[in-house]
Amino acid sequence: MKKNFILTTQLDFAAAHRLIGYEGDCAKLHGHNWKIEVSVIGHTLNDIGMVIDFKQVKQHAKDVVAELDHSYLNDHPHFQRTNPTAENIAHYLYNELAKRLDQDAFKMHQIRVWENDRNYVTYSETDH
Ligand SMILES: Nc1nc2c(c(=O)[nH]1)N=C([C@H](O)[C@H](O)COP(=O)(O)OP(=O)(O)OP(=O)(O)O)CN2
Ligand SMILES: [Zn+2]
Repeated sequence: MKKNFILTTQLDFAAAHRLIGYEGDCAKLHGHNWKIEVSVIGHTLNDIGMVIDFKQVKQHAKDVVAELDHSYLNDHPHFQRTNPTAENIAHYLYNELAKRLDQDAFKMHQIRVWENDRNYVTYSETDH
């Protein structure tokens, strides 16, 4: 039986955006306190019983999110060609974190991006 250990850490950032092509108020400049949940999966534990130190996951997430924090997302190079929806932000953050985190022993599993207390997007990838 394969063991799945899924570790999740949370962090926040503040950023403004406007949704291009949206019919409604979200086409206007507005901001959110975004909440991010980063989940990493591993199948084995190291000699001290961890998949990876939560602190390492958090540090990678902070490094990636630092580029977006207190910014206008539409000005970011990635979001000049991609609408900064919660879906596209989740996809972008997943890819950036996978580049930094994926190793033999663990890899990115899922990201969740909350726009507010009510609305969130969950993004993950499968190869089947
Ligand atoms: N699928 C998506 N739908 C919407 C997105 C998105 O990224 N993906 N984004 C928005 C806007 O960014 C908007 O800011 C959403 O916030 P808000 O209007 O506060 O959303 P609520 O529906 O929770 O607000 P109510 O006050 O309950 O209307 C819109 N849609
Ligand atoms: Zn918004």
